[in-house]
Amino acid sequence: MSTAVNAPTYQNYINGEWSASVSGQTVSSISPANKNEVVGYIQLSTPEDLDRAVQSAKHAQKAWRKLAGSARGEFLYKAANVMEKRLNEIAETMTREMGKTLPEAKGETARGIAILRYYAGEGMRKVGDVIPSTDADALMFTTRVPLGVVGVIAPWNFPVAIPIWKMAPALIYGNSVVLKPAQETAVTAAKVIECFAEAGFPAGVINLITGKGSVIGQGLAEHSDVSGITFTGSNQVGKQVGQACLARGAKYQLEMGGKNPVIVAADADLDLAVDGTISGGLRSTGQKCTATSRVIVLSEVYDEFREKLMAKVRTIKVGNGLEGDTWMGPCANENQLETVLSYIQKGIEEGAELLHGGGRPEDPALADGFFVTPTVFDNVTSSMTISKEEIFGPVLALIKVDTIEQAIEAANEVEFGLSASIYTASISNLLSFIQDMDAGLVRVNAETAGVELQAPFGGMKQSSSHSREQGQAAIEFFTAIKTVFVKA
Ligand SMILES: NC(=O)C1=CN([C@@H]2O[C@H](COP(=O)(O)OP(=O)(O)OC[C@H]3O[C@@H](n4cnc5c(N)ncnc54)[C@H](OP(=O)(O)O)[C@@H]3O)[C@@H](O)[C@H]2O)C=CC1
Ligand SMILES: O=C(O)CCC(=O)C(=O)O
Repeated sequence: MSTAVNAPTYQNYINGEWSASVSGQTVSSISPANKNEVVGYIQLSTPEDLDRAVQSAKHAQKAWRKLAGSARGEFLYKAANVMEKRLNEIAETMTREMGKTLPEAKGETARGIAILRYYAGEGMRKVGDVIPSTDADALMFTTRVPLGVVGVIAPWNFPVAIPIWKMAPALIYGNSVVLKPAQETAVTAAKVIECFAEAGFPAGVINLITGKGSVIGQGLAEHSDVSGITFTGSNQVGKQVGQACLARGAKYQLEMGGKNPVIVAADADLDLAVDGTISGGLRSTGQKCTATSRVIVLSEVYDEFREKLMAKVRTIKVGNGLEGDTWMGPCANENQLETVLSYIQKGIEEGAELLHGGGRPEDPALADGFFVTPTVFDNVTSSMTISKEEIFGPVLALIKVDTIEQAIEAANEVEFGLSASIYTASISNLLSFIQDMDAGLVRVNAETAGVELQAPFGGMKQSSSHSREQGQAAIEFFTAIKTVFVKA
């Protein structure tokens, strides 16, 4: 039965005001745990709405960039404080709208707050260097200027953290922002923007516009008054966005897929490796670009590792993320569920041995949600589709190798290079791994997922446009360097 009757409608936030789209149309955002539950209605915006958002951002940026960094930081601190008061409500909305469990959603919301505070402090840190000139009477130094209007195109898998780790640095360095969230999580995004609105940001500095990616996302990438686009999502769309920006000389930053390996060495603490594999691969239903997907295990410990892994995977409780005993929620949308099921089918067809899961749960109470069981494949080889393409679901592929060299070679044998981890007690193994693994994030005795907000984040190969987000690295994208030469 539909529970749409009382679901609220959320508006765009443009020039400091909440307003409906000129289209007069809305679309529903539903719960992946029960497709009959509408979490809210969002605006189906038009290019005209988008242009209004961009023009308001362009106008507001002129005064915003003139504020002292510390003054801009004060607004971010205020937004963090408002969000902290609303943490439970925002996290619950995230769980209802996207499916991850409530503790995960609370953790992510807390992370969003911490990111805001981190970048608030950035407003008081150095932005340039003094460089000795060859002219003894001159002073030469660098400073940084904002890009102008920044378009943020965000995915649904981290509906709070990703928009914030893009918006907070954009704002602190003096840019204004137009946020286009994924449609699946636009209600959560509206609640985040409510916090910014309550913090009293000047009108137009931050704008929210919801609608189709092909209209609003593409429109942002092509808009001549948008100076930079920061995007996280699929490789296909990311490349389209990059090309649109390149064609008109705008700056762009793309964070895309991963096919992240964990290597389990013969001397690994197997219990730790099992926990890291399960957490890295199956938390958030495997829907992280940093999720563990390939588990490359040395032959000496393969059987023992597999046994320990299976003992724990069998205990995983799939269900509605709002329920206390649920360990794993649903896929975030129907497309994602279909994608995961089709990769599982391919795995079976290509000869991998299905050890666990592989379909939808039998519990009739879960029939209206996009649930899938945690899935483990044995005897996977590097040439199989499930060990090459991003699945973005709770599917682990076990691959057996005989040496650490073979393990690293197999780990590198994909188009992606976002995150990778190794479990080992050997210094020589971990040094080889750190040196030879082609990934932007290499982690030792820790799972592939879980990035720290103060450290650079991004991938190699097809995983990103080669820039880095978060930490102090963010300044490289959200500002341009100006070299100043002064002679009396
Ligand atoms: N790196 C990561 O963290 C993520 C990776 N993915 C990968 O992508 C796959 C597909 O997920 P999906 O949600 O379809 O990802 P998309 O790349 O389609 O979506 C990401 C964002 O881009 C927007 N968008 C869609 N089309 C365009 C366009 N033509 N121009 C500009 N923006 C656009 C989307 O809007 P809208 O909501 O309207 O579609 C959304 O805001 C997943 O299975 C996974 O493999 C997905 C999400 C995150
Ligand atoms: O692992 C994380 O915490 C971040 C993952 C991420 O950035 C993503 O999935 O897009």
